[in-house]
Amino acid sequence: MGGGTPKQFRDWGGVTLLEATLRAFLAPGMPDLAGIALAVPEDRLAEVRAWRFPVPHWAVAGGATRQASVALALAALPDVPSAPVLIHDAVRPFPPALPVHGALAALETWDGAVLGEPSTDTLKRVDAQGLILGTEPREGIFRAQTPQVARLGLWREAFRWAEARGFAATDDVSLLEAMGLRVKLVPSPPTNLKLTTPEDWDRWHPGTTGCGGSAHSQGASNGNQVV
Ligand SMILES: C[C@](O)(CO)[C@H](O)COP(=O)(O)O
Repeated sequence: MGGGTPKQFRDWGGVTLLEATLRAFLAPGMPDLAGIALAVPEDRLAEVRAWRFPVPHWAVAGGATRQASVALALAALPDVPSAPVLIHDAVRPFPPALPVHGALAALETWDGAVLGEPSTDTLKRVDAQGLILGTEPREGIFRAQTPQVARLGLWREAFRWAEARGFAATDDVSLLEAMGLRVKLVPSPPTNLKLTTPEDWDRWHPGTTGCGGSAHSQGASNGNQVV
């Protein structure tokens, strides 16, 4: 997104994007949250701690990586090992209610769950020069989204497990997968997008006429992480 204010602290319809994402999780139809832990840049801690939500929130300074930030946020939560915890990207402001409920329900059967959208593109594997090495079958291929869900005790064990082995991943359920646990993929719409580039921002900002407004008003949700 270039320099300047980190994107999760830029204006998103009158509040920061991070607050907008949190409000989307607190909207009617979403699961009841008991509390929220936020990993944010250290110089934003005071501001974030002053925010008011209908549920308690705890803000911690993030770490050097996504994985370190999530581990720090998990450590800030009250110690209830059986509590389901949703780990979410601050820059996915359109979390879809039904898949989120589905992911929580999946914990009755599986160790973890993750929202994801089926890949509709043909997938090419390339070498360092960009030359195609092969075409991957797209059947059964999903693009992982957030939230990613497991019980607090298991999340903490997985992050300790990964740290002890130097195992690094780009999402959270990868840790559960690496431990040999069973993670359910819950289909989710592409509107649960991650605002990554300036083009994403321009297209989906609430002030934008067109598709952006539509996904926003349907309530359909990095830098920092929310758990
Ligand atoms: C967790 C995630 O959103 C799944 O697609 C993604 O891996 C986050 O990547 P980022 O580089 O931390 O934004």
